Amino acid sequence: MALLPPNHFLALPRPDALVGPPTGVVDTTTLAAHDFDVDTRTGFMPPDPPLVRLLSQWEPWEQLLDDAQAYSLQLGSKIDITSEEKAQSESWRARVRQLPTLPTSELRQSELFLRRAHHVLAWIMHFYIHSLPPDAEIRIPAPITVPLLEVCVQLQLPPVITYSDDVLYNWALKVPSVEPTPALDNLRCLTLFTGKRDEEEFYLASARIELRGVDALEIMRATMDELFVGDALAARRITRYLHSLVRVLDDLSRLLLAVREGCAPEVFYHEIRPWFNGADSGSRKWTFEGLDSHPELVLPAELSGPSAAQSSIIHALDAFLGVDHTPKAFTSTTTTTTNTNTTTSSSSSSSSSSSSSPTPQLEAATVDVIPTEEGEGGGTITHHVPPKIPFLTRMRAYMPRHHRNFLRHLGATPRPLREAVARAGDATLMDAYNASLDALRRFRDAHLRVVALYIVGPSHRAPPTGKSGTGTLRGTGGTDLVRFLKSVRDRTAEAALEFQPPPPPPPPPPSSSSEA
Ligand code: HEM
Repeated sequence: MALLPPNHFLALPRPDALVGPPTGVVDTTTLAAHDFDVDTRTGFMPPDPPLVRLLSQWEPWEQLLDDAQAYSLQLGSKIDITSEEKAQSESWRARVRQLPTLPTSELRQSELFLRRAHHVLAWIMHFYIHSLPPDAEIRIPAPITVPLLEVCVQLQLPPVITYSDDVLYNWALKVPSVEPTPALDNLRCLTLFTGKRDEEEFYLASARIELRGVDALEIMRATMDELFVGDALAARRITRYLHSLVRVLDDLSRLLLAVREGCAPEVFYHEIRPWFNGADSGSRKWTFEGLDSHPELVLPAELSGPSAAQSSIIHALDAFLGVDHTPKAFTSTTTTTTNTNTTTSSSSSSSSSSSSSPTPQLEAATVDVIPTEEGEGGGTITHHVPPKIPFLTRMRAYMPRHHRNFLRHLGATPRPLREAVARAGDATLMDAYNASLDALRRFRDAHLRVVALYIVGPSHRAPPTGKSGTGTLRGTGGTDLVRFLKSVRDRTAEAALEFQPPPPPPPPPPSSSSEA
């Protein structure tokens, strides 16, 4: 740093979040935006607790979110919903429709404002949609869609709740602390659909995994430094780091299974999970009103609900260990989206994520845009078939853009660990590498147990709805759940390397004296 000229962007102090960077200066608001916004103490979580409220000009949004929680809005699909509960949510939704469409340009002063705005608006949108009666048309009012999509353009995120909204930027400290890293038991959530501890513990299980995962990020960094050196001492150090990684990964499995202590499976399945559904999880299309007058605001091809499959730490572990999740073959399907006055189309079959897109268009999604019907009055997402992009790649479009870039950078390293281990011919190093992979496989086994407990079990016990299709259980992101999760687990195990002993030394040349 001492060698950097004083006006180099890496030498600039962190801009004041409330003032923003001066015109023409690189935005380093996120402390390390230039460095993928990955913090050495908190990893993909921000180093400071997220903003809890926007400035007064956006107070009407904050107030509506407060009220949705204070009134305990209920799922519109709740079986025993009372008429009071229906009336309560209808009057709240009427207030959403009557909101003025607030300007968003001043939110651009700060990444922190934009994040909070995405959090508040996306949360209001899910409250709005999922509190509707189950047979009502889903038309999201313009005072939500227009500012939300404007914020999405800035953040390069889709207009839906993401893992960053419900985990990364949804926490505060229970008790103030000066520790550089929040203690795992000192976290609480800012926003909840149900107000229940079960829901809070569900998000906090992921938050704790992110924080414990910081040590894994440090191991990755140190290993990559040693791969650059590449000598015998480096191999010994990497061996040691990989054994440490096993301990971190086993802690992640423990933290994952600890979700059972605070979150009851039936509560999760019936009361919490339905709030997460994206446009691709239901049979009703989502219409975004008010886009007729905003042709610049483009809807993505599909909108999946939040999932920890959007957690960058797990993607980073795969990239670091060289686990390849590209399906051996995947079928060709089509997604359809419409957007008033918009005729954009993009396609890609690449499994790697694309660069930062200036629009909220999902990266690498295959989109067929059809003209909006006359009088439709908004963009419509009618996505019911999975697009041809692998699920885990699709999930990257839902991550904060700096983290997405970090994963691309990690995946493009010129010195991949797995290849270095395969080449080294060092049995001890290979054992350590395989042990790390096995620990990641154990994490995925633990995850399968959690999914069996929280989704498969309750779905079997649930009363039939009468509208079941094939009977295939689908994930939040529309995946064929168990088959998909098992295949991801198996691909992790398949990355293991087999030690090939070096060929035996050539036999000594025959001695002439033996020829008698
Ligand atoms: C009660 C707790 C949990 C449940 C019920 C659950 C459920 C699911 C489901 C349904 C999927 C399928 C993908 C989708 O459609 O969304 C999934 C994928 C995934 N989940 Fe979870 N999850 C839980 C906790 C966690 C936690 C705490 C993490 C780690 C931060 C995590 C990480 C992942 C990952 C990385 C995937 C993608 C598949 C993989 O890479 O193995 N999950 N989860």
